[in-house]
Amino acid sequence: MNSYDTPPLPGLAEPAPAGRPAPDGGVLPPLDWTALAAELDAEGVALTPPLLDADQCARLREMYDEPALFRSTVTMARHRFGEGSYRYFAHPLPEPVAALRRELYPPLARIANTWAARLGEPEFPDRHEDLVAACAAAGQHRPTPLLLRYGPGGYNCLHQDVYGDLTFPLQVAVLLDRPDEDFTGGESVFVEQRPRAQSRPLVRRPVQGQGLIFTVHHRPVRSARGWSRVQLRHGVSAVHSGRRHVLGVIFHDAR
Ligand SMILES: O=C(O)CCC(=O)C(=O)O
Ligand SMILES: [Fe+2]
Repeated sequence: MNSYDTPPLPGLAEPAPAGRPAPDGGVLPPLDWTALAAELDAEGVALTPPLLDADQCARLREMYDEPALFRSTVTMARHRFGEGSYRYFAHPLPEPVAALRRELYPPLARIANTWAARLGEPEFPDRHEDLVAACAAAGQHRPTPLLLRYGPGGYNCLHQDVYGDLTFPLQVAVLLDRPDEDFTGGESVFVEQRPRAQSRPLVRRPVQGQGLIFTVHHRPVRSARGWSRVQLRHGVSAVHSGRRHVLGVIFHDAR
């Protein structure tokens, strides 16, 4: 247990408007990781500026109907996970999915390692390819990025995306449709469970292309005796009309 603070991340200070190309040939606009880390520490959930433009969102939505891109499809009602369906991408991950996973990972690993130090947990590698290798060594070989589709009445029960022993503690969901235009309802819902306290609900309403970064399983929160683990589950409230698509970027692979 210690009292590390999240270190500032040089060169990532200025948020960019949507759609501006990344300066280094990547897909990501520069993000204010100091502010995002503070928000994640405080809430367990943080919204980024738009990561993808409308054309990129439209292209990703179309991919849902290209079965060759996916390794499996889940009809949520069959498992009582909710109402709607999702598809896990197969290797090789298409762009911009692969780039998002690769580029979002290093700054998220800085945050994850601050959390790991606070909780006395093992640290994560700096580069995503090394996390993928560690997953493979733990028997987790299958890619986890996914596309979700919900129609009217669609919803997603509260859950945690744990796919084996190796769990990277942060994930990102990118909304691909325009709320109140392409669909209504369908809010992003989170429930935080603190030790010996009643559960705290959080609701976020991203706009198209925004990334919602959130805790996969638990995060450290200060307590009287140092740091304690606070659990988070996520889900989606009912879609009332239209269709809602999301790109889910989970960084650990699955068994
Ligand atoms: O549809 C959503 O917003 C939630 C998606 C989800 O469960 C995930 O990305 O892991
Ligand atoms: Fe999920």
